[in-house]
Amino acid sequence: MAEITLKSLAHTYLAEPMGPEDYAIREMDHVWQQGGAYALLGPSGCGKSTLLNIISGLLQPSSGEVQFDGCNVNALPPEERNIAQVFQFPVVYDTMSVYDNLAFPLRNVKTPESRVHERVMEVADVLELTAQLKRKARNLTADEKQKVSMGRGLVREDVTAILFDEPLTVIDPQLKWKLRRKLKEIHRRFNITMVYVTHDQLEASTFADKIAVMYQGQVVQFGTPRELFERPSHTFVGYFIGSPGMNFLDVALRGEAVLAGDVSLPVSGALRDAIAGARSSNVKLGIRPEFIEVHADPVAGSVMADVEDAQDLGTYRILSLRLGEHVLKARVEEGRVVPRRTAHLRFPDNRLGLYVDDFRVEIGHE
Ligand SMILES: Nc1ncnc2c1ncn2[C@@H]1O[C@H](COP(=O)(O)OP(=O)(O)OP(=O)(O)O)[C@@H](O)[C@H]1O
Repeated sequence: MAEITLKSLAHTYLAEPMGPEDYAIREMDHVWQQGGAYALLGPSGCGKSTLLNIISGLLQPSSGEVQFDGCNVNALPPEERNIAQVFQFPVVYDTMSVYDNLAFPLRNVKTPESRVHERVMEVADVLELTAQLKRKARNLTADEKQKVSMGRGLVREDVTAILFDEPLTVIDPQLKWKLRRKLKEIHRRFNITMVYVTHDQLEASTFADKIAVMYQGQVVQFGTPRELFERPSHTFVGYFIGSPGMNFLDVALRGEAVLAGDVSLPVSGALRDAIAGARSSNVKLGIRPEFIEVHADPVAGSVMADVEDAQDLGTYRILSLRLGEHVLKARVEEGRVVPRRTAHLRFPDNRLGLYVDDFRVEIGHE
């Protein structure tokens, strides 16, 4: 069993850090619960591998603690942490057979050969490697090798968590889908905590029950794929999740009016009050392209925009709409009228998010 707790954890690669921007991991608290299927999602350089290496013990954090089931494991070397790590590139012994590769971690800790056999056969069965057991690892395809890498982690009976660092990078696109499903199956069968690192939102949401979105060394949101989509708690999450990402309008209050540039937006009193209470000039309204209502004629509470472009994507279109100084994206499903030049947009209150200094402020209008 392993619940992994990160307590006031921070890491810098610099000897003399000057400020938060010098930290690959900015101080964070986080819990991965026992048995969860998690993804760690974020762009290149946000700190994903650093975090994984700290959990597995390959790297010592500059400050803070890694705890397994409440016990501080900072002083434990990787081999004593009961954690397996699967990297981008398969780690296999080319000259050994698949069987011996899978058996290696067990033989290493002097497991009786009868038990080794049982475990290797069980894991080979799950990974669909039974037919390859006698082959030399060097003759395998990239995806088969990666399956052997995963198998070497899974075969160990003491493993309570597996960390995957972009494990499908070298896999053909057609096979990625299959391997991801396999990982889910393994997760269900073995009751192991799994943390899957990726920069691909689709990969994250098909694997994980909960996703931690990382940005500039911080976890800016930890939630289900649906929560990340419907209520991004940071502008980065809004922008990074979804295709296209969330629209953001810089807004300011002038008298009673909420202005986006020189366009007055018809918003609820609750939202206007929340904007008035913001203690920053960095105030944005966010709305997903899916939630903007696009009408050909004016409706109550609509604003006028120019249609700049309409991209046909088969079952829907993505419109580019100019609203003063902003260009918004809106998704219009097949069969709905697509205005040619001028559109009338409505932003449903419960779909508008308020962001002050990039963090979402709850308004309570639902
Ligand atoms: N060994 C190192 N020495 C110095 N700086 C490093 C080292 N490893 C990573 N960094 C820096 O730390 C930050 C986080 O890097 P990290 O590799 O953890 O990010 P990542 O999200 O895993 O990116 P990628 O997806 O590209 O691997 C980056 O600014 C990176 O340049």
